[in-house]
Amino acid sequence: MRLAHATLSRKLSSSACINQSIKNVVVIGGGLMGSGIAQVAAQSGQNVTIVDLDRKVVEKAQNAINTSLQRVAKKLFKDDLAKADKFLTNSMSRLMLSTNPEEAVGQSDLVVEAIVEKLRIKQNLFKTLDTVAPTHTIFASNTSSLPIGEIAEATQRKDRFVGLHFFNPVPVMKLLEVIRIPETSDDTYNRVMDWGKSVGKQTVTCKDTPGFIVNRLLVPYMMESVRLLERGDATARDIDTAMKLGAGYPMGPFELLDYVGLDTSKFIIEGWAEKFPENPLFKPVPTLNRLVEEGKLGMKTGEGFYKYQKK
Ligand SMILES: CCCCCCC[C@H](O)CC(=O)SCCNC(=O)CCNC(=O)[C@H](O)C(C)(C)COP(=O)([O-])OP(=O)([O-])OC[C@H]1O[C@@H](n2cnc3c(N)ncnc32)[C@H](O)[C@@H]1OP(=O)([O-])[O-]
Ligand SMILES: NC(=O)c1ccc[n+]([C@@H]2O[C@H](COP(=O)([O-])OP(=O)(O)OC[C@H]3O[C@@H](n4cnc5c(N)ncnc54)[C@H](O)[C@@H]3O)[C@@H](O)[C@H]2O)c1
Repeated sequence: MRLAHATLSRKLSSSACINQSIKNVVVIGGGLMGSGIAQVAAQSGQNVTIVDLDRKVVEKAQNAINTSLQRVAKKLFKDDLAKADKFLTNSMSRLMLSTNPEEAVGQSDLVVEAIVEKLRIKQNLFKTLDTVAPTHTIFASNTSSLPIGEIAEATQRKDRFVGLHFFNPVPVMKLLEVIRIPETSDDTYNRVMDWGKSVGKQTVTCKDTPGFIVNRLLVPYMMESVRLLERGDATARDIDTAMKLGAGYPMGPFELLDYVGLDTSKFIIEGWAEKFPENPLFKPVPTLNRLVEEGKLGMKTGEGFYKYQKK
């Protein structure tokens, strides 16, 4: 166990040593993903501004980051309270909050967008930011399912545009998918690959293809699970148990849908159904639509396929 902690600690300090040109990061969207992305950048020594629509949301993100950092610190510096405290204080001191995206990007080297999964809304955001961000600033979207090329269309900087797809929970999941569009320059690509390593992630590269690598395989599996439930072939609980114990997944598909957010899941499948109506794997499922209509968005609202105790 001690060895595991020492290795993790070494990994974190060596990732912070990667020579990199990205020091000031702006994360737009302070929800599940934005707060995680901001956290890993701040704990890796970068200055981070987290932006959302109102003050309450960014403050909630700040609290979530503080709680998560305490878990990370406990793991990294198990036997050294002073070091754990220092890590927490230093990481939090690098975090700034904002509700004004145009002002926030003024000094940025990298902007990572993690707002709602809607093409028009993401395009509008980037269109505005393109006119105010410094020329050298790289733009990235954390979209789960939208084409990076279509989001980048809204800007004049397609050579400095990439997809950076993180996984939930960001502080724990080790993967970062880096998506290149044909216009992405080698310099941009190399800089974001270095940056990904600097925040402690293992990077993989993928073309701008629907769902990239992970979601192209994961989304049909999750939708098929809901269809299995809708046919009455098994309960959600039994499907989850089966996939955890029979396939070794850390969470069953319904636990994962609740964890990801049913609204985000619905946006993903709706977008693909509209774009690829002939593909039966991408057909929307009525149960998801009903739960979202009822405001049951998963863990974040206290109920989805399952009920959760409010924190
Ligand atoms: C329609 C289809 C929709 C598709 C959607 C796609 C969405 C998207 O685009 C892609 C994704 O993200 S797909 C989603 C991809 N994601 C997945 O597939 C996730 C699958 N699930 C899992 O991997 C595990 O259940 C968890 C890691 C979530 C929790 O693990 P557990 O064992 O059940 O519970 P535990 O014991 O509490 O925690 C274990 C350790 O983790 C640590 N920790 C946890 N949270 C933390 C945080 N926020 N901060 C810091 N640390 C955190 C904790 O300290 C502990 O460390 P220790 O050293 O052991 O003390
Ligand atoms: N939830 C996941 O597991 C997951 C995993 C990987 C990628 N993603 C992707 O990350 C993005 C965010 O997902 P999430 O789960 O964090 O969503 P979320 O609903 O938790 O958070 C989205 C946040 O964006 C804010 N927002 C919306 N429009 C905004 C705007 N114009 N300016 C600033 N803030 C705005 C909202 O107020 C909200 O706080 C989506 O594109 C999603 O597909 C999600």
